[in-house]
Amino acid sequence: ALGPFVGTVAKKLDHYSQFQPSSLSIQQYLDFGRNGNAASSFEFLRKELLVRLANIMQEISLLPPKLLATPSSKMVSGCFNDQLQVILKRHAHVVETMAEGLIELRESDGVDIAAERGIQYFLDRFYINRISIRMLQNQHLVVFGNVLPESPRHVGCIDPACDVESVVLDAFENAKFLCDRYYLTSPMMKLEMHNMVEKGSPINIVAVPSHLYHIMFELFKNAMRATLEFHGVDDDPPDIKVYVVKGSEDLSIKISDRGGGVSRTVLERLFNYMYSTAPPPPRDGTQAPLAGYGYGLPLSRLYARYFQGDLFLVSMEGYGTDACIYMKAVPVEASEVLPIYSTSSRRLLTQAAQVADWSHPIPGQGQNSRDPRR
Ligand SMILES: O=S(=O)(c1ccc(O)cc1O)N1Cc2ccccc2C1
Repeated sequence: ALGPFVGTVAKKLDHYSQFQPSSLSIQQYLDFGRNGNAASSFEFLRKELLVRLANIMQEISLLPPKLLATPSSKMVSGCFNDQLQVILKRHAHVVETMAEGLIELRESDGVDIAAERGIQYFLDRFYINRISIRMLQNQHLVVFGNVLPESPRHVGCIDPACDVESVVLDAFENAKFLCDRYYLTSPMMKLEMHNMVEKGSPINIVAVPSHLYHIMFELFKNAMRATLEFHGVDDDPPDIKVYVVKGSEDLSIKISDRGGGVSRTVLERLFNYMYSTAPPPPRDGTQAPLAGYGYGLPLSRLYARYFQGDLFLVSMEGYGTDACIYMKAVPVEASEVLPIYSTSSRRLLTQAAQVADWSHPIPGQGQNSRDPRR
């Protein structure tokens, strides 16, 4: 009975994966949210969601067979296959399910370097694709559905005048709450705001506050934990210094801690899904509250990259770490960065282990780096 059904899904997959995803700028989301209508939104969504899903689904089948064989990732691709049109609501736990898949794979028979690079390349694309699909879905539901926006000023989940300082303060206060509860103390924040475009005015940008909050909350948790574990909780811990600068093109935020830092080889692992996938700590309130699946940094970097921003860590082992976030200050330049299924992504995923092109791999550059841009 499933035969013809699976056949039609496979045909749908091939059909929709031939279209390139359409990248929208945050300005376009804003304009459409203000002047668009539900019918045209639905028309766009109905096709675009399928195009974005089909593009990444084609890549799932190219993953190392060992990963596809794990029960968890079969479930992910399984629920993709059976109901393309309605699976979105069921995907709330796909991050955790993929993490379980990686743990099963690592515990089963480990992964060779080529497979690990392929998985890194794929998961960055898989998760940014997921961020983009949930963005489309949320915009439609908040603007045209009955999901309430954060404030009357918001257009969907976008704040046309996002006050960066208030998001930074919110994230700091919430990270401080967790830190105080666990370490009974927390470092202070020294915050400097530099608006180099509208001198002396508050720093506002068109942004998705929940994305910026997610990033800042993660970085503050890391900085607080590093500071207290390096300096101990007895004497006064050094401040965490935060700089927010609005330039003509970039909105930059730097979080500087004196948490002892890490070496370049350790730093590279912080963004690696294979290394950083830790089994979820038992939520019994005993473990450090600042730990999660370990996906905080890779996912935070994807939220920064989603609208053409980025996230870098610069660490000085023995002293501390600077976390730098860049976002587009001009909304028409903040276009979605979307994975495109193509011969090059197919080649990058299925390519065998590369012949060495350096005598010693350079940490952080990734020998024969899968993504030429990184
Ligand atoms: O690697 S880090 O330098 C580090 C990484 C990211 C970041 O945002 C801030 C940081 O400081 N750092 C994280 C961490 C956690 C527990 C104990 C010691 C450390 C050191």
